[in-house]
Amino acid sequence: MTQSPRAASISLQGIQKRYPDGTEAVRGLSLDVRAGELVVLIGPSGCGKSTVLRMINRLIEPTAGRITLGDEDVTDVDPVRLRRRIGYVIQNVGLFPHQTVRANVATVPGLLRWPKNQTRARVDELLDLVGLDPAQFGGRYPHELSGGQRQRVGVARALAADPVVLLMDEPFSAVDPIVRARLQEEFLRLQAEVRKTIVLVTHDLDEAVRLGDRIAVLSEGGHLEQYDTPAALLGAPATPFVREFVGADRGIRRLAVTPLDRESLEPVPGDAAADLPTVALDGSAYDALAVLLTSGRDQLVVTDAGRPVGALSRQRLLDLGRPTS
Ligand SMILES: Nc1ncnc2c1ncn2[C@@H]1O[C@H](COP(=O)(O)OP(=O)(O)OP(=O)(O)O)[C@@H](O)[C@H]1O
Repeated sequence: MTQSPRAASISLQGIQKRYPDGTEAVRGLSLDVRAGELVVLIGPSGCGKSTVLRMINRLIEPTAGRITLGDEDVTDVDPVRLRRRIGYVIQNVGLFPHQTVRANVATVPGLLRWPKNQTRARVDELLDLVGLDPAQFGGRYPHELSGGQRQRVGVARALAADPVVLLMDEPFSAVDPIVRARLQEEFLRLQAEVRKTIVLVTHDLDEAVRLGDRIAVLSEGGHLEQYDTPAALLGAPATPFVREFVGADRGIRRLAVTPLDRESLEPVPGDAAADLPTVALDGSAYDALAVLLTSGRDQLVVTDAGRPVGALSRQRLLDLGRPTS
């Protein structure tokens, strides 16, 4: 996968935010996000997630600390210009109701005075990319779309001017769980293509685990409890706060992010193999458990391109999900 040169790293260094009424929303957070990485901020309500996100595009000015995008200190950049380089997607999308889908997606290219034909081509490309046929949807108004379609338009609009960073605040929480799961899946495919640096805020641990390259768990005051990959977070919570936050079912969640690598497999049992249920090697330990539960068997065969490459017993699978601390 090639990394887009149009993605910038983000570095937060000791950022603080005290609101005028004295509320200390963020007391000193340092966090680095690599270019092209998708980082999820998660934590209880009021811990400062949205405040952190909005400090990155300077919708909120930090009281102290430094934020850099690539080599550039964001406080040195005019905030309006800065926001044109940073896509921002929020829960209820905020599409302009009296503008068509095309006009909505073209907002930032319009501000940047791109030539009309370049904008038009870019808008159609983006609508395609988010799974909306430009011919069918381009001329519609937001109220003529479903919630999931509006969300896709919001993502297309945020990506329109090829931003170096995408900030997303609860982007999928306004739609029902089924649409949400589909949007998440599509979004991962989209990210594999565009490889933007993304900071996404959510309340939903499953969403964090599914989407995040790394997850930052915050507690009150924007205190960073742990910053790790989903598997490491679920496997070894660093603090009692994180342990409680990820919950007793973290073993099950961990299975979903545990690949079936060849080293963890057992030998294929000679004669019995033909009889056993199978799961593909590119699935997760969670998929394997689902196959075992559905089939009622104690063992399954793992296949690669249809060929058996190993086996997994129920016990072995349970061991894969067992946290290490
Ligand atoms: N404009 C403001 N003035 C004063 N306090 C504020 C302001 N905006 C947010 N806060 C407070 O700052 C803290 C952090 O708020 P923030 O919205 O960043 O949290 P959050 O983690 O995003 O919450 P949620 O998950 O509920 O959206 C909260 O205590 C909130 O009440």
